[in-house]
Amino acid sequence: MIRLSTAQPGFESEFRALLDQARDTTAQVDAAVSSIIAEVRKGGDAALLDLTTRFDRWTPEGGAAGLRVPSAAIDAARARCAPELLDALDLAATRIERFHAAQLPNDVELDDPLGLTLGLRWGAIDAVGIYVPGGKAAYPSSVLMNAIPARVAGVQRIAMAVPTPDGVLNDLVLAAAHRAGVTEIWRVGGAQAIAALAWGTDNIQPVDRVAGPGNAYVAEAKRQVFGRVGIDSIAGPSEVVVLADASQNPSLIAIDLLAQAEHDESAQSILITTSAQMAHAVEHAVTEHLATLPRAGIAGASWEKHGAIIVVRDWEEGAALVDRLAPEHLEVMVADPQALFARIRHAGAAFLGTYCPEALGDYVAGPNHVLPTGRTARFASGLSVFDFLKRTTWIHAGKRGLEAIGPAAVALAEAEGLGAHARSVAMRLGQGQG
Ligand SMILES: NC(=O)c1ccc[n+]([C@@H]2O[C@H](COP(=O)([O-])OP(=O)(O)OC[C@H]3O[C@@H](n4cnc5c(N)ncnc54)[C@H](O)[C@@H]3O)[C@@H](O)[C@H]2O)c1
Ligand SMILES: N[C@H](CO)Cc1c[nH]c[nH+]1
Ligand SMILES: [Zn+2]
Repeated sequence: MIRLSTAQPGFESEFRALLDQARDTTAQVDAAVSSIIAEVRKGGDAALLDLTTRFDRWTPEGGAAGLRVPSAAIDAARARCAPELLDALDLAATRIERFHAAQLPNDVELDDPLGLTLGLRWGAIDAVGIYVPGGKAAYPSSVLMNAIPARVAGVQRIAMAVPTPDGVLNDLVLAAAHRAGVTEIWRVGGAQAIAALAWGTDNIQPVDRVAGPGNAYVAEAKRQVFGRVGIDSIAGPSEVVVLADASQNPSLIAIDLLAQAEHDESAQSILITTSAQMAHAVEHAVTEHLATLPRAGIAGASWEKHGAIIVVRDWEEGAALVDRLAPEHLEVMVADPQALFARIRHAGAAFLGTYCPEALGDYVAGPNHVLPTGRTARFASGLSVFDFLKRTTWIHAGKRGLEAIGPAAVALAEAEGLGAHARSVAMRLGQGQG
């Protein structure tokens, strides 16, 4: 964990080092991922089986067809889930559905005074692959966050990939897939899952877009298959920045920092505070919590390697640092959170006020928890229905419209030296078709 203060000389270079911390991808991860993708492209299902044995330590009986979860297994898994858990899942799903349905955009149709009609039509992507992480923990919540926006957008085929380390399938993951409308489930993880969804194998039909969060290997694989398929954002190892003033409870801040740290040794948790006293108290509270947390090994390693506490002179400085970090999650725990949030432009998702821990958003609030990491919130957004929709624009021109704007098109086409372009308009003008 590093301790910084904007009042200290040398702050800028230490802060830049923090910004450049290579958590999402390294040359080693890049190389491992490109070799895995090449293996899957060449070897298809056989390579998937090999890689699953190597990384997830199990091999399905009956070959690659055994990677697909049969519907009977989904029904049996749901029957084993505790009713209170299914109720919690249903509450989360209903809230996520409502928030994402509210995002559905309208088509555009514009009658132009020159006699043309111009339009923009939204349509769903045919087939999407959703990645649900599962290496160090199972994520039923990520099933809902991925699949519900796809279903709300109208996607017909939702192929889910999830690793099942040591051959263990999580019942609640399957129940969530059923609730969310996933149409097929494949027990593959990591870069090999992303490669299979993008390129296809004998058993797995390729999809048009791959979405979802995962570790550094998954994030890098999405980066590498982009172009072959669409991707959502780079949603890699989790991050949080907490802004807290002196009035807050340090123990709450500490547990919120550790709530991200416990996802992955590569996660990053940063406190920015105007109070040096608060900085000390939070550091102490982190140690206290770590003594009793079940995933203290992962959380402690992440805090040690990537944690930071930064003391700022005022919130103007604090807001500027947040914009440079562009964190996945931002918690604003100050007297007037809305006012401070209004001064910040770059964050994947914001959680405002003492009573709004980030974990509410992870599970049940409604907005998506699949969010851009590694400073990509400067230009990317969290998963939404827009990731599963695409736009087609259309133009309808009649004779009057063609006559009004056609001559300008002819002039511009001639200026570009594109004779067929110019003639295709000029002939219609001359013949008066339309
Ligand atoms: N940004 C978001 O929206 C978001 C949401 C949820 C979770 N997350 C992140 O998802 C991640 C989940 O990570 P996880 O590891 O638990 O599960 P995961 O499913 O992402 O990764 C597991 C897979 O990683 C691959 N792998 C592991 N070690 C490898 C190696 N040395 N070489 C090649 N491949 C290897 C294996 O194929 C394995 O199946 C965490 O980083 C968490 O922070 C992010
Ligand atoms: N915080 C994670 C996104 O970075 C999402 C998640 C799922 N379950 C718990 N948390
Ligand atoms: Zn989380």
